[in-house]
Amino acid sequence: MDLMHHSSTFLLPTIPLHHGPSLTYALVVLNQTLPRFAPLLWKHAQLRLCADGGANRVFDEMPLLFPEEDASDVRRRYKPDVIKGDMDSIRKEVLDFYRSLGTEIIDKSHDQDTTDLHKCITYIRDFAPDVNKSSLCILVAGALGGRYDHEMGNLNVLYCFSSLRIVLLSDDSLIYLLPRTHHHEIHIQTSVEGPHCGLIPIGVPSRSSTTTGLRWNLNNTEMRFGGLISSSNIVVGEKVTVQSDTDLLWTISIKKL
Ligand SMILES: Nc1ncnc2c1ncn2[C@@H]1O[C@H](COP(=O)(O)OP(=O)(O)OP(=O)(O)O)[C@@H](O)[C@H]1O
Ligand SMILES: Cc1ncc(C[n+]2csc(CCO)c2C)c(N)n1
Repeated sequence: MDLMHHSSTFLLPTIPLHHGPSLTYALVVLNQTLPRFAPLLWKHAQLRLCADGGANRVFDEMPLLFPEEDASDVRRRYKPDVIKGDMDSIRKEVLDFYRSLGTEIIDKSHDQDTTDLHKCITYIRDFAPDVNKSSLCILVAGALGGRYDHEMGNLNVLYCFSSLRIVLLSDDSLIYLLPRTHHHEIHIQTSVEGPHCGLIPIGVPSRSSTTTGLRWNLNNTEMRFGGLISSSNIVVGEKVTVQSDTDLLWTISIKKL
């Protein structure tokens, strides 16, 4: 089975060369408080989208992260490429501001069956210019915490697009899917993440999961809701390996500065 490498180098100020797969990043900003490292994610991304009310967050909160600068200068510097969603949360002044700067606005108000995040992922999948999908990584800011129905909707997007690399982020942790189709090698960026971590068999039980590099490793172990799930685990080194008969969620804490 093929090996998939993972590394949270997008949390570093500069992405080291030859350190895991070289990836092209896209960023989706959701309608929650911007993580403190939002400007870093923005810098690493080659395509930046706001999901509906996520545009209000960029407009309102990016200037707060640069208190010594003029707010309108900051807003012009952090101009999303695309705003997509059902447009029931974005304020008119924000829409008008970014439209005047040339942001592409995609109004999908007729679609009330998929979330704004889902709509944004569809855009990236279909229109990310000339990017091999296996080297594309979509970072989603503001995906965790807050309203639980939204949080579950955001996790569901990982399963809806399980062939894409998608990382859900908050200030405190990140989550991505480890597809059962691969063995996984996770390179821990110890300066910015860990040691708390989890492996969660959401969706279906796992009959057999095996890991290395954790304080409490799994050894051909069954995991299911109602039985064992691996929460409150700890990474012990710089490399974790995972193999499983089912898709698992990997989550790891993000360090405060
Ligand atoms: N509290 C939250 N927690 C987690 N994700 C959120 C939260 N609020 C919004 N999001 C994410 O941001 C996206 C855009 O948010 P927005 O508020 O514009 O959505 P919405 O469609 O108006 O939601 P709703 O009508 O259900 O309140 C959502 O699709 C969701 O992915
Ligand atoms: C069974 C079912 N449950 C909830 C919704 C509502 N819904 C889901 S996504 C979405 C768009 C949010 O921007 C809305 C309103 C639905 N359509 N079908």
